[in-house]
Amino acid sequence: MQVGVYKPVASDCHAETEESGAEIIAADAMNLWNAAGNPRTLAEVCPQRFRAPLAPTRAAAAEGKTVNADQLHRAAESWLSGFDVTIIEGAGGLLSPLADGILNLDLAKQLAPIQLVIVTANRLGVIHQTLATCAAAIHGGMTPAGIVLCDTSENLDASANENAAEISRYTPIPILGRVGFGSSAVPWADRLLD
Ligand SMILES: Nc1ncnc2c1ncn2[C@@H]1O[C@H](COP(=O)(O)OP(=O)(O)OP(=O)(O)O)[C@@H](O)[C@H]1O
Ligand SMILES: C[C@H](N)[C@@H](CCCCCC(=O)O)NC(=O)O
Repeated sequence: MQVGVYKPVASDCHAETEESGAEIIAADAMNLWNAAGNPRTLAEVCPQRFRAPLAPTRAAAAEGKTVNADQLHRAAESWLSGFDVTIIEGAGGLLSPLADGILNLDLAKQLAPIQLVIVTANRLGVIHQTLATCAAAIHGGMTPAGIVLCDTSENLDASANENAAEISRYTPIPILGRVGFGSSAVPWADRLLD
């Protein structure tokens, strides 16, 4: 199976060397690219990159630029049509802006029919964050296909083993699985393809 990966726009990007003029890189894009076996080029995985650790719209503005909204969409279509499966990672949350007037949710809707998967950090607060994100998606006309909980620390808080069950009490959206801290593979990955 050919897997494509795309990060429409990234902020908080850095050059790997101090050399002046060195390309800035998005860590998320590098992780996606390596995980997928390096499809196309890293620049195509994330064509629009900005330095400031801000929402992409503000990070672009800090460089006197704007995020190109047409390119967000055009490049996504190219990945989606060229691969069996393409994973598109947003920036920030579902209602965070990607380009002026365009939230992650708006891009997802433009690309429909795609499957929306909500990935959340498995720690105290995740019940609200997950349910609020699901509610926002449904309100916006896109029911998520599933939820993934990520352990983002080796020191889990007391909620970590209960969050999945607790979230399931309040939404019918399935929890596809949990990713252990530092895991590079999960046995339930094929659930993402259903
Ligand atoms: N299962 C995991 N094990 C180890 N680290 C993890 C795990 N899941 C997430 N992380 C780490 O948590 C941090 C946040 O992850 P990620 O960048 O995917 O978050 P995000 O919510 O998509 O953020 P944003 O889109 O705003 O950049 C990253 O540094 C990532 O390496
Ligand atoms: C800097 C972060 N890591 C992220 C941008 C997060 C913006 C959040 C904005 C908000 O919702 O308030 N950038 C990115 O995913 O490329």
